[in-house]
Amino acid sequence: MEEEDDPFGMFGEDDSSRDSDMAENERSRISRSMVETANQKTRNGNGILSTPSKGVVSVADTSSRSISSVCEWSPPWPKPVYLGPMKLVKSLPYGGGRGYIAERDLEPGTLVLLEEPIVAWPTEQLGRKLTLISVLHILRHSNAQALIHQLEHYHPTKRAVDEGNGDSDHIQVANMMAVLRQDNSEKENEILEIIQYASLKGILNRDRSDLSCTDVIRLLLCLRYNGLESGLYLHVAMLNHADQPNCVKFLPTPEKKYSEVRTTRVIRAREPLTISYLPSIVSHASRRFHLWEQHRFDIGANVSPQLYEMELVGFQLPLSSIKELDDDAVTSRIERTVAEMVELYTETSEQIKGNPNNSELWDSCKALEQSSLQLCSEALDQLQNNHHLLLIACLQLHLDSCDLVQRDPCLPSSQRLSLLCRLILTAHPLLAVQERFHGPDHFELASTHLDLAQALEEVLSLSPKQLLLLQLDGLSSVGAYAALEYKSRKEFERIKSLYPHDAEKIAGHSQNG
Ligand SMILES: C[S@@+](CC[C@H](N)C(=O)[O-])C[C@H]1O[C@@H](n2cnc3c(N)ncnc32)[C@H](O)[C@@H]1O
Repeated sequence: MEEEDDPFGMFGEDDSSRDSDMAENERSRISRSMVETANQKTRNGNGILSTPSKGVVSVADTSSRSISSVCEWSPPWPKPVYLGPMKLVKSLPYGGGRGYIAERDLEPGTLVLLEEPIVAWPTEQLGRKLTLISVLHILRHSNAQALIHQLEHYHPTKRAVDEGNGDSDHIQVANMMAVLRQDNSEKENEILEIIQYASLKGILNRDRSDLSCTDVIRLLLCLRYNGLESGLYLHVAMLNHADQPNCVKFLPTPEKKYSEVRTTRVIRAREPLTISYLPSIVSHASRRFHLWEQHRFDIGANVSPQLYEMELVGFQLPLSSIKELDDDAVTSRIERTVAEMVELYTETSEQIKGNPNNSELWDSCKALEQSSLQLCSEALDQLQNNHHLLLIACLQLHLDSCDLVQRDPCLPSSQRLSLLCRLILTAHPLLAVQERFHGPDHFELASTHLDLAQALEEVLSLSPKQLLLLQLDGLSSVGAYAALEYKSRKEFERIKSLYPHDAEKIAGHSQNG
């Protein structure tokens, strides 16, 4: 549900002409075996798809339409570090009605929220599932009493739990409470200890009653619906999910204790502001299953017209269900392979940071680059759709691997040149799918534009004729590639200027004033 900060991290390293010591054979052996593993994973299964089931209605139409009736809601919470041009309403057609809408037309990159978590999770909690221990973290907080009162307004509110006896409005809450009760049925002692701890600290509900077992389970449910990786937020937790969100949330950093939310598209006045609750771009079937699992809302069997073409496998929309995810579906296999390879990429790039002269590590990077390239072509083959949104993940992985390999100080210049050509062949289609999915102003396009421009610049200066062999989209002259380089660099600069690093300044102003 959260994004990394610093979207404009960039690199630049000198070329080096020293030949690598590693025998070519060994490199291609590693590469072949990684490629084979990637292929196996995407190939298995018959890939037979069926049409969506009829009669399932989407409950979450989060398409970017301005809402007509606005009923404002003022939460009884302290103001965040900065609250931009948006307001809370309780008249949305989804998400229990509550959420933020734009107060006026907003440009992409507009800062809308700076907020410190009300509870920042301790290190041992980071990256872990939020459990009963997390409830205890809240109770241990120096401001625990106020927090418990504030959390009563979270989804689901205390009232929704206490009075919701399964009526149609609260059936989802009642079901989820039953699931959590069942999941924690063997943890009665832990729950009792939490209740005793609260009582010892004199922590009461707003109606001055002692916390009960139901309250502990409700708090757990609040965490499940509202808790983020880095902590608990009041205002951020009011942002609803959209499959193609118009905002992004950046994680706090050691220097910057608050989380930052910015728009990523042009947003019209009264349009709901949304983020994605999922950590990466996945297929409709995965989104539907995971959003139901975690948040108990169903995005339905249908896909928005904007996303429809990006979800087709061949000419069909794959089946989806809230109950299960088909592990053998083409999309699931590609998602699994990407996830495993991204993990490998992250590990390898971390190791390289500590051992920049280790030639074996560089060889693993080269193998990863080859296997991710192979994954792109396998995915394209299997998805039979060169606009499919999963190509974003595959192409991005290949681009990142190229970026990594480029940093090898011993990369021979001939290898560097072919690497740059492969990078260009990946960055170009990646920009097309990214733009289709995110719109033209999303910060993620900026780094792709920069990668493309830098690679084109280098090949133009080293061996411009190489570019003519690429046969990119009808680009038939060196001049045309030079024009593409110029356009990409300009786009990088344009998008970068939309996202200024001004949060600290704005935070300073709003705290002083
Ligand atoms: C972090 S809260 C968002 C704020 C919520 N609207 C509220 O009033 O507290 C997350 C919950 O909002 C609801 N929600 C968010 N986005 C939704 C969407 N697109 N469709 C349906 N429900 C949504 C789900 O119940 C989810 O568990």
